[in-house]
Amino acid sequence: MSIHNEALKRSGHSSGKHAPAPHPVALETSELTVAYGSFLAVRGVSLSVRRNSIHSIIGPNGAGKTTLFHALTGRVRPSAGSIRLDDKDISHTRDDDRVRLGIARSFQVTSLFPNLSVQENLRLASQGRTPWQALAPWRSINHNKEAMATAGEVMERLSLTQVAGRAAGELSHGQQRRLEVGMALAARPRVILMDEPTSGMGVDDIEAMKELIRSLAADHTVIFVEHNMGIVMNISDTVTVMRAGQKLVEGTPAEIRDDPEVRRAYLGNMITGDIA
Ligand SMILES: Nc1ncnc2c1ncn2[C@@H]1O[C@H](COP(=O)(O)OP(=O)(O)OP(=O)(O)O)[C@@H](O)[C@H]1O
Repeated sequence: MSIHNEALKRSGHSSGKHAPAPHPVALETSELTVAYGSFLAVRGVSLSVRRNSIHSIIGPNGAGKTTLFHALTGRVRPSAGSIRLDDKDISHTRDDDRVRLGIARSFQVTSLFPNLSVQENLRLASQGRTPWQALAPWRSINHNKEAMATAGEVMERLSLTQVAGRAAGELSHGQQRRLEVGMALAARPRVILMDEPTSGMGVDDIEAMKELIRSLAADHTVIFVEHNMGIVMNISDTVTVMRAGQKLVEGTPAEIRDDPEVRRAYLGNMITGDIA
């Protein structure tokens, strides 16, 4: 079965299901525009991200990928257009409220607390779901217990249980990148956003991250910005290619790889990688 079909199955679109299907689109933007002063970094981008799919955003340097990503997380405000999560308009919802509604982003390594243990990092990330809990964790023993349970589940899922007590700053690069994903998972999102999840990784760590992203799609919608075409072509259900702030093309990895416009945008030399 192709990955495309797997995503349809994961999102409840296979013919054998009887339960009412949830809204098939997890996240949607309509004519989204982001301006830095008079410069439009994102220009009228409309995206439709299917539930439980793996959707990557690629494009040459300066294409607007990071800005689009920041608009989805709430770090920058759109100047026009809209963003909908599960059919709810979140275009002007604050970033921490978006986390509460179910969107979390994978934190950068710099957001980890290097002197705190893996478990403590995850406990704090879990409590950050409601700001008052993060600020006053002593207020509720039950919430603390819940946070510890979440930290335990996340460590198990990310194969970090063995290093639960180790300071985050002492982990290998690959473990730190997994912990970043864990910080997002600890908020129990439905949609998870990742900014270059494999950057700076060696071959073995890339393979582990690839498997992790694949496994996340069983119960999450995954959106990621990535330069590594190998991973993009191998695990994505849908690829959106951006250029000069606009959506150039969107399709399956095979469609993208064979698209002449995309080859031109990349000067013909970057769209490689195995397609699953
Ligand atoms: N804070 C900012 N103020 C002004 N211009 C910005 C700002 N951030 C980004 N830009 C500009 O917006 C455009 C898109 O940048 P963005 O970082 O979103 O692209 P990108 O596709 O993520 O690039 P890269 O792959 O190099 O990270 C670029 O021309 C960039 O110089």
